[in-house]
Amino acid sequence: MELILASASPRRRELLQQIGVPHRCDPADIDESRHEGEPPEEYVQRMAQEKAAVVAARYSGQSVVVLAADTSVVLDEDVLGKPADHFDGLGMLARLSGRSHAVLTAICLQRPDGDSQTQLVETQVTFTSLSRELCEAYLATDEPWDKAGGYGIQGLAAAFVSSIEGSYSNVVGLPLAQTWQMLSGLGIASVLETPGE
Ligand SMILES: Cc1cn([C@H]2C[C@H](O)[C@@H](COP(=O)(O)OP(=O)(O)OP(=O)(O)O)O2)c(=O)[nH]c1=O
Repeated sequence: MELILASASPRRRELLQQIGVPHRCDPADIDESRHEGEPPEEYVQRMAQEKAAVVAARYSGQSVVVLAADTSVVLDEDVLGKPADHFDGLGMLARLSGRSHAVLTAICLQRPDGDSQTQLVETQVTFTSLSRELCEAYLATDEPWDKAGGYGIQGLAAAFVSSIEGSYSNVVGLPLAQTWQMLSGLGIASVLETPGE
């Protein structure tokens, strides 16, 4: 059974490669707006499910599994997505400075015949205090723009992270232990195992 990664994120591709799971990429393009009053946990799960469903519909009748994910930074019940512009990015970094926030990633596995399963994984990340100058310097790099919360823990922003509780790969966009467990349950093999064993 072939695995389709419904993602345009280079991080998700690299993370899946890291654990030796063969896959093909077929990105989903969906409306990512949040419903009025929608709790962050429900929002990220709905996003992952919608990405998976859109791509699964392209493979009707085929023996594939579609994997989709959505990552959001959550602070005071607000969802911080990708910064829209410099001002937005500056506001996000100022809010994250000196505090802990949650990074939520939902993963969804969908078969074209309709079966699907979703899992939500949470990681707590604590930032050191960031000066205005530091935020400006970071925003002058190309790192913040395609990332939830306007930072990348795998890049320069690692310097801002004083502690993390939970899965690191979850922050980068795909919680690997949980993903691997779900894939194994469906018989999708990595280089670490052979189907049927
Ligand atoms: C917090 C954080 C997020 N991110 C990234 C992971 C996700 O790619 C992105 C959140 O946006 P998503 O909407 O989850 O994903 P995406 O638009 O990049 O890709 P696709 O929907 O096609 O799968 O932020 C990091 O790379 N590092 C970090 O430290």
